[in-house]
Amino acid sequence: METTQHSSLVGGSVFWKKPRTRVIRSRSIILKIMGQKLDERVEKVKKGCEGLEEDDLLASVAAQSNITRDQILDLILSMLFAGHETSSAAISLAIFFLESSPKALQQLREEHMNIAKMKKEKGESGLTWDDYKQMEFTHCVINETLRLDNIVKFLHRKAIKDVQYKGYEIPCGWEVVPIISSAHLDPSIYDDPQSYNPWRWETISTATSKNNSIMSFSGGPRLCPGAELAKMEMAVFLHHLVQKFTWELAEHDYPVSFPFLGFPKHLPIKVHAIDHNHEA
Ligand code: HEM
Repeated sequence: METTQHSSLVGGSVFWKKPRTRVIRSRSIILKIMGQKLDERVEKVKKGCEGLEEDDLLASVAAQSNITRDQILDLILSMLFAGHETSSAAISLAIFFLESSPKALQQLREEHMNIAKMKKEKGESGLTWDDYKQMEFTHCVINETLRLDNIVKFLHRKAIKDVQYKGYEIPCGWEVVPIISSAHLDPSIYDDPQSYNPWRWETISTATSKNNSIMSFSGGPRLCPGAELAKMEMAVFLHHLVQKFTWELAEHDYPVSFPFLGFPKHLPIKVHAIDHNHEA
């Protein structure tokens, strides 16, 4: 069993020195399983077996002759963990927080109804980049959702030289683990940080991830490359959800981090279609 040799908590960051062998071992086990699946798929395609499963991400990357097997596996792994769990968890959180704030939901619904109405009047269908940029309150909702909770709880960094920080010495080679919520829930940065208040973002530029007050997507050279995609996925999902449906929690549920985010009951909701024909 691996043991933490030293650790200390300073201003929302943990510093420690710990070998990462278990993580690396787990990664290679996952890559091995995915590699087998990839080989099975390539074999099936060669034999000419066709079916629904052939028309998926694995098939489309496998068909790219300009990337190696290792690159394919790395891409699929990134998409699965970095690009799927993250956005779907963020959407669940948005649903959860909005359900508890009828005022925010109402304002969000009005924003999307207006966009849909304007598009209908112009005879347009499908969302465009301009529509997305108009979703000002939606961006406030997205930021507030990711401020209050997030699937990514902490980041991993390694000191590449001895560093002095607030009277502490972080020796070269030690790992630094900034805990994101310690900044997001800091009352010296956010008024009443525990409350869900999307309107707080109306005064802060929310449209890009370059906003320094939020760390949900990390920052600097390691800023999440999927940040803008994730926000757009959330906005498009919310656009369709709030315009067409109302919902309520089917069972009491809440987000839990242990250490990654999840809902113990998987956030079951009852969804009702809005009857636009009978609206005034
Ligand atoms: C709400 C959704 C998302 C959140 C909160 C999120 C957050 C993050 C965070 C905090 C990091 C760590 C960066 C660091 O180490 O400093 C990261 C990395 C990364 N994210 Fe995201 N992410 C999201 C969605 C996505 C999506 C949709 C994709 C791709 C389709 C993606 C791809 C990646 C990749 C490839 C990395 C690794 C970047 C690197 O190694 O430098 N993420 N993300």
